[in-house]
Amino acid sequence: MWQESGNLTNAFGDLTISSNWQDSPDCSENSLVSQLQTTLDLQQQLDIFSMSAGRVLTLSGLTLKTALGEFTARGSKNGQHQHLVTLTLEKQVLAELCYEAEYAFTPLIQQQLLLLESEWLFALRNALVVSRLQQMALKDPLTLLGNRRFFDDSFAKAIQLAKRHQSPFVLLLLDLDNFKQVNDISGHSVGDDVLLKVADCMRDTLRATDSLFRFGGDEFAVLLSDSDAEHAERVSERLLQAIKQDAFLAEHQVGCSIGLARLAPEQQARDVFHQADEALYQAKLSGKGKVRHSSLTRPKFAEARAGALLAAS
Ligand SMILES: Nc1nc2c(ncn2[C@@H]2O[C@H](COP(=O)(O)OP(=O)(O)OP(=O)(O)O)[C@@H](O)[C@H]2O)c(=O)[nH]1
Repeated sequence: MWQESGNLTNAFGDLTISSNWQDSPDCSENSLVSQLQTTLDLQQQLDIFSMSAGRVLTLSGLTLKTALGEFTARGSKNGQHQHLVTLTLEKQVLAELCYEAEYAFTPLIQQQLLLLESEWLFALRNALVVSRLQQMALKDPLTLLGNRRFFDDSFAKAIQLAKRHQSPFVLLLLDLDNFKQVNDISGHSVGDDVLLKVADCMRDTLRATDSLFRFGGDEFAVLLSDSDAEHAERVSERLLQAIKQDAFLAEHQVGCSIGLARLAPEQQARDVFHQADEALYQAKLSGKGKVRHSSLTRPKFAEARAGALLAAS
């Protein structure tokens, strides 16, 4: 590993690590290099690195910005001074590191940090490769939403959490209406554009905390943690409207149907899924463009409405 050569760039410009650099890092058991090599998790590596950087100066915060997302060291807060570094290895930009402190980053401090950064480069590159592979395995390549595998995992965890905290949970399954005709009339690539547009509409409509997935084909799922059925119904109506009002989707006469199911006590993930699926089927049967609840999910006000209708008839 240490046979390779590395580059760091910072405010001073490029620092080329010398050919005998492989001899210089301290690889003893408790060294920074050894600690970083114990994990391929980016957050954990950042936390380990921030402990070492904290011995150079008292840090207020440390953030790592990568193409895979932003990570913040545990306990970080804003500082009066910032120091931004681009971490580069073999001419490849790996990440940006943003230090925050109450004290100025003097040239001496920057130089000391630079040496520490050099000890992180290879472990960081390995962690980035692994994270990228993990993301690829869990994402739908077209829309970049979570895929079915990621859904199964997240769904099971969300149900466990909801049960543990006795908090409400709703699963929402969405299937596009008349999507097949887009492929048939306008071609597969326009069909792909429609799927991308739907994914955008859903992202724009939902909260950042709502988990959003595409199963493949024209089926999507949303995990609404901490949501009761009434909230889920409002979210579903907003989704219907967002998709209905989009000009591109309207041009291709694409709408959507939605099935909802709430987690009830004693239920397992597969029960909730089957109920949402059944509700979706009912939404399709009732003429598409509709939201349907599983009978167990029906919120109180919908029950009251149904009761009032029955009484009036
Ligand atoms: N463009 C595109 N089409 C896909 C993709 N994956 C699946 N499909 C197509 O999606 C269509 C889904 O079929 P259906 O759900 O039966 O079509 P639909 O017209 O929406 O049917 P209803 O739900 O009854 O309205 C099929 O024609 C698949 O070939 C994809 O990644 N891109």
